[in-house]
Amino acid sequence: MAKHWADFQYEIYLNGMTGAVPRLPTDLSRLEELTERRLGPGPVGYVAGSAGDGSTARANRAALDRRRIVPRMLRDVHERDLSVELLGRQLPAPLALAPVGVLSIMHPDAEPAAARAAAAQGVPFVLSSASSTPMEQVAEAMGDAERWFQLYWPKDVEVARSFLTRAKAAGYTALVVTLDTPLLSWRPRDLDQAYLPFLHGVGTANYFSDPAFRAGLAKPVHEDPNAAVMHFVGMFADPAKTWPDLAFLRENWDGPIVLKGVCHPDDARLAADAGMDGVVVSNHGGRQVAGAVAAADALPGVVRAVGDRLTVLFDSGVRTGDDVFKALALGARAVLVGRPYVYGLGLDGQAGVEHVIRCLLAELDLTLALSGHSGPGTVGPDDLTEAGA
Ligand SMILES: Cc1cc2nc3c(=O)[nH]c(=O)nc-3n(C[C@H](O)[C@H](O)[C@H](O)COP(=O)(O)O)c2cc1C
Ligand SMILES: O=C(O)C(=O)c1ccccc1
Repeated sequence: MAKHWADFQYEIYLNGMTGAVPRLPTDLSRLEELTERRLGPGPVGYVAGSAGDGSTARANRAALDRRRIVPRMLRDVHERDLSVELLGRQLPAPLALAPVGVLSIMHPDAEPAAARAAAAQGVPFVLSSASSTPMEQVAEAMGDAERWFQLYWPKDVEVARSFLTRAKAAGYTALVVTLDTPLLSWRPRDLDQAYLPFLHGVGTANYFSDPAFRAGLAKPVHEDPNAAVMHFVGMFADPAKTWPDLAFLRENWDGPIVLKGVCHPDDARLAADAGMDGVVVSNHGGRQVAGAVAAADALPGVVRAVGDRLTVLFDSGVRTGDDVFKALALGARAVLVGRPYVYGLGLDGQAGVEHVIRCLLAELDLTLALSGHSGPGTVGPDDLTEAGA
């Protein structure tokens, strides 16, 4: 029996009978402001901030807002099923939690709390290479849930090999390789506040616990933490990499590989030619290239180029259930959500992340039903129009 995500809406209605309001708002766009009040401008500036003047983050929102759903009527939507098949697995809904580094700046329970919340809802949690908790410990928190590992492809090949070996041993099945961060971008909000958490060693847990990483240090981490941080900064990514290098990953990872940060159709074709399994159309939530194409505007071109060869996922700007619907209509098989769950974590730990997932999926379920669909499979370009068109 498929789970009816809208049950959450009814739970909240029932709470209404007792006057018990939900602990967090159900309009997730309010979470950023609440988190800033709770945690102060440093951490929230880091999470909310983006590249340059923020134009790409704004474009991400505008491209989703501009597209409008055209609901269809009288289509028997009383039984609904949000599940999708993705990379050879059945998922209960077309949603995953995006990889986000340094989660301990939001909440001491950090990645294990987010992973438990995702597992409780059956949604994959993509663990960042730059997590504040070692991958083995997060894997334990995930229980039987789907484990995906995001790779920042380290410059040092032995560290790269070691990460892949550790991730496989810890039960991660899919590898999400982020291509859009060979360098960190110009981020005025962080620069002006002098708030760069990894310079204080946050987000280095996978590195500092790694034997190959430690072998490259002159002194143990605890004897010279600054040198360890600088070693991390110098090797966490490699701007010299090119497409033929992907052969290394294909040879050293036997599960699905998804390339994250693909916006150009030709790059999507190169990904398919390199034997990859999927791409995430993403501009890193507007955090890398200012003035870049909105992710939702890049999505249809990538779907046209490789939709029949690769699993096309989407992120950057998703805030509501109707945003998820729009991404599906533009051809994504599933979406990743970033900042909203991070605020949920900051405000209420595991429960806050669960709240965000349940709100998004309840709203998606209702949007599907009210637009004439019983599941994600039938949603397509005909369900959208452009504002003013
Ligand atoms: C604070 C923060 C840290 C992030 N860290 C990573 C990371 O470690 N690895 C990665 O691939 N993407 C990272 N991202 C990008 C997200 O995976 C995702 O692409 C983005 O947040 C999606 O946009 P949204 O926040 O608008 O949903 C980070 C994003 C944020 C906001
Ligand atoms: O801030 C980011 O967007 C990001 O991807 C990152 C990179 C290195 C460490 C932590 C997060």
